[in-house]
Amino acid sequence: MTTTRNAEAAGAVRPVELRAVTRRYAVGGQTVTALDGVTTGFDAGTMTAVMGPSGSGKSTLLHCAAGIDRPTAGQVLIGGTALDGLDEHALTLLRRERMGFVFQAFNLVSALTAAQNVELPLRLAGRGPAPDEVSAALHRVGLADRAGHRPSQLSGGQQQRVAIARALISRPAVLFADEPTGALDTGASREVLRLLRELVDRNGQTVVMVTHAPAAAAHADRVVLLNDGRLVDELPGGDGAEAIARRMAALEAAS
Ligand SMILES: Nc1ncnc2c1ncn2[C@@H]1O[C@H](COP(=O)(O)OP(=O)(O)OP(=O)(O)O)[C@@H](O)[C@H]1O
Repeated sequence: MTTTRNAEAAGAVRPVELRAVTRRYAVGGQTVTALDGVTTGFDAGTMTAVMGPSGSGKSTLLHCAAGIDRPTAGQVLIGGTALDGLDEHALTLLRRERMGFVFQAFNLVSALTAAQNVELPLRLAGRGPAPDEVSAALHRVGLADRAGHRPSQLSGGQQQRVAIARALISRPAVLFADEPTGALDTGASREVLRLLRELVDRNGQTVVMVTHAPAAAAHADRVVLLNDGRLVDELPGGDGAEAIARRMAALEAAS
């Protein structure tokens, strides 16, 4: 695993690679093609936003890239390891060790404190946290003083930051975020996006984020656009929210 991480750090192996990934679902005798031959990759130490109209395949792409869902055809590689060669147990281990997840609804355990939520992945992996590991993780997301608070005692933005600390505790190669600001107001969204950006810029974290919001996508290095399960366009996040919104509007008008 260390060799893989070193290779990734040197840029030799992309943390995530999709090769002609297709995902079809059979529903009531009909087939829905959610992803249609998507080939792309996400470079180490970059933030990518995945956008597209509703039903264009964004969540399916994220789930296939993260090994939560299996492609019907094509291949996903995480740090050079092809997921289709792994059985469920190996896939679970790889997900646990190499990937972090953040969801729109935070998904914190309500009966546990912030600190207990953050250390949960380590406990599930059968090890306790090293001294200061949890407090360092909470410090990194600006919540060192909220370790003993339960989710109900935290704002939405704070809960999402706890979720980010929890996702990072196992030092994942990739952080996947599915609408991480979808349930937050503008101010809290901005804080969470600034934090994600900081993790990329300071720690070299790789982030892949699905979002509907051009203002969120503008924090990314790269915005990839999906339509009908296909990768149809991409632009730099640096082009700004307005340019991204215009491109999205054109896509929606055409579809
Ligand atoms: N488990 C499933 N079973 C059947 N069809 C599915 C399943 N998951 C997704 N789909 C279909 O695949 C297509 C893509 O869905 P997906 O959720 O990936 O889109 P999305 O771009 O994330 O949409 P939204 O922005 O509305 O969340 C849709 O037509 C959807 O109905």
